[in-house]
Amino acid sequence: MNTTKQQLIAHISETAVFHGDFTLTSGKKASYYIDLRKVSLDYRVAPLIGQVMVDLISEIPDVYAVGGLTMGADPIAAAVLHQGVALGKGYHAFVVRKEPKDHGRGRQVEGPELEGKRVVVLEDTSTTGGSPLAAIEALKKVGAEVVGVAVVVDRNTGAKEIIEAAGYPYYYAIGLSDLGLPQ
Ligand SMILES: O=P(O)(O)OC[C@H]1O[C@H](OP(=O)(O)OP(=O)(O)O)[C@H](O)[C@@H]1O
Ligand SMILES: O=C(O)c1cc(=O)[nH]c(=O)[nH]1
Repeated sequence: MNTTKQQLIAHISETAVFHGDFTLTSGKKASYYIDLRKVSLDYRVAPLIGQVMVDLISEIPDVYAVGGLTMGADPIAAAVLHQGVALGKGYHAFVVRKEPKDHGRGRQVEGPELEGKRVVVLEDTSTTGGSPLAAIEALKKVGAEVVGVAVVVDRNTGAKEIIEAAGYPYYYAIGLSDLGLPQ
């Protein structure tokens, strides 16, 4: 494992893992919660996230843009946008709203025009995969070609299987064992 990823794992373990009783997006209960926003919005850690995620998706050919369902995915997309440039990759970013905007241009997918473009859906933490699937539905409506889903931390609770069953490659950078959490 490279040093950047080791540093990122250390930051997540130290500041983003909370133990207790939590209700998740899916309504499921959990004994720990990984609050990736604690690190994705930290100026010391965001560049590490960008580097690790650029590394994760760098083998996918001809990716035009990256992004996901607001808001967890937003700082991840921004990190990939900026570190991508630093690493010689030109990824645009987009944001998928949970609902289409009810004024202005009424868009659900904000950013560049994505019709016919190859895009990667990003996620900070994935449990059921429902959030990336919602992003994929919105992206299909604007004619984007989703070529993969890439997640910073996978909770090993079925997201991979659901995304792959829907026909999309699933990539993740960090798993539960990396964080010393029970599988
Ligand atoms: O795999 P899933 O079952 O979809 O769960 C994971 C999602 O939950 C969190 O977002 P949340 O729904 O709390 O919304 P937020 O990003 O607006 O805070 C997280 O950022 C993921 O998007
Ligand atoms: O499933 C979720 O809602 C969820 C789990 C988790 O660990 N972190 C998070 O931000 N969301």
